[in-house]
Amino acid sequence: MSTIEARALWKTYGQDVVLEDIHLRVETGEFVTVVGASGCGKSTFLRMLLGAESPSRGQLLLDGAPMAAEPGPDRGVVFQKYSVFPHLTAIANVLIAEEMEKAPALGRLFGRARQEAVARARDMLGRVGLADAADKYASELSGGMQQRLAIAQALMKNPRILLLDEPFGALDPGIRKDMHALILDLWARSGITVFMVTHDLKEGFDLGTRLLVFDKVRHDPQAPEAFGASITYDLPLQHGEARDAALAPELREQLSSPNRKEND
Ligand SMILES: Nc1ncnc2c1ncn2[C@@H]1O[C@H](COP(=O)(O)OP(=O)(O)OP(=O)(O)O)[C@@H](O)[C@H]1O
Repeated sequence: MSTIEARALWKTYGQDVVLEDIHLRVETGEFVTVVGASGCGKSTFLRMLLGAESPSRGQLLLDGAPMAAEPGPDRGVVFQKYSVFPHLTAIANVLIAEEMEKAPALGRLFGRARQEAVARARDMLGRVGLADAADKYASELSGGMQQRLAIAQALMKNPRILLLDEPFGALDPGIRKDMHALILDLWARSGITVFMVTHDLKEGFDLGTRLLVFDKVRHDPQAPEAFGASITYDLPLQHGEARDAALAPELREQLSSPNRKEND
């Protein structure tokens, strides 16, 4: 079991408090969905889990030890867009992380090491339904296929934690449904811990085993940057069960109001 723990975690940019006093404990294999109004700090939280941002105060722990302060193979990430290299083929996109790690000077593996890596990459492409697209350039793939590729890329290093930042936000509803089935299948088979930011409350309820709502508890209308968001709801969910229908409207209202920026 590995446990991710946030203890009194804060993130500030200058005077701007984005997140304040986050407390959280997540066990291996949980599928944590994260919702909250635009600009409340969901992506910032994910970037801290990735190691791309460091906490301003407090601690972020993995199995009781501080999480590595830079992205590493134990964490895979998929963004809404631009996760894949458009000018590389699908298989090259999946291979690239491994090649850069194992052959940093040349960025290319040779001989048996390459054969093994290619076999694993093909297997991974098969798992995300892209077996027939291995030799296509990423730029030739549809939006849904590119996100499948991004997921394959993120999973290639067998990460313990998968971070998804609005991965399906730009996809059509029908494609999103397919992607939901895919991600649930991959998650169920791998036992990986997933954190997924979404703007879609239904998606959060449908996919998560646990739903976190980020929101500001304190507000100063004269100084909106003075207070940050924290976790205001932490809901355990059961896949396939009726959702907290009574709570949903209240959450919906919360998500559409306090932190929303003028320009959103
Ligand atoms: N590198 C940075 N420097 C300064 N401010 C930043 C930086 N990154 C994020 N912020 C600010 O932190 C706040 C939270 O941003 P973040 O992207 O985490 O919100 P979010 O909840 O993911 O928003 P959205 O739902 O719109 O994607 C915003 O006010 C943003 O301007």
